[in-house]
Amino acid sequence: MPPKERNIAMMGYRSVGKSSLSIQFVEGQFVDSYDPTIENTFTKITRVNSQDYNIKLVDTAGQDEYSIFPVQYSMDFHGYVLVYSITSQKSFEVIKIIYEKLLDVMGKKYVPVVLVGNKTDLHQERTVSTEEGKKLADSWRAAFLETSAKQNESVGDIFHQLLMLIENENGNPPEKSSCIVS
Ligand SMILES: Nc1nc2c(ncn2[C@@H]2O[C@H](COP(=O)(O)OP(=O)(O)OP(=O)(O)O)[C@@H](O)[C@H]2O)c(=O)[nH]1
Repeated sequence: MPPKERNIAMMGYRSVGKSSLSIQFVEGQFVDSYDPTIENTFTKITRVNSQDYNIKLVDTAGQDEYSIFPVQYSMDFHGYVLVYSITSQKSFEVIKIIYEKLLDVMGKKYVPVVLVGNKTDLHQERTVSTEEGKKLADSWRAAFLETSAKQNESVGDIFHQLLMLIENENGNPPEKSSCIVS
């Protein structure tokens, strides 16, 4: 089967780890320095259930509650990774606003989304509970994961789950067996 092209955008408040998750997924490394992103595009080929996907991953600039949703991210994207930090209640509030704006701009009631609570390695600084994250994702019919870009925990799963949600949206429920992400 020919590879499928999938365009994915990473969105969320500043400093939640969007770039770190992208770099961990694409390059398999964690960079500890903080360099605010304007916009970065990564590409990666990944295989899930014997299907190759050419992923174009767009790492967007951090947004806050006042940002106007950048309209360029509402077109030609198949799915979204919405990231907050489990150490920042503010980032959790902002992700709700970003999600509302996303649906509004797209004029849709449903968009394939994985909600990600990042920085689980900083568990002593946690201010957003797993239950809160899960509840929010359920209300969106989104997938939910807690991750650590630093420890490479559940990072590949983000993209695996999003690719499956996109397949479902396209009317192709995937086979449950042989789930391999590389
Ligand atoms: N401990 C820990 N630190 C992390 C993790 N992910 C990111 N960081 C750190 O958090 C800071 C911000 O990470 P970035 O990946 O640049 O965050 P971003 O969301 O892309 O930030 P903007 O470009 O401002 O939107 C950096 O210092 C990272 O090293 C994580 O899982 N654990």
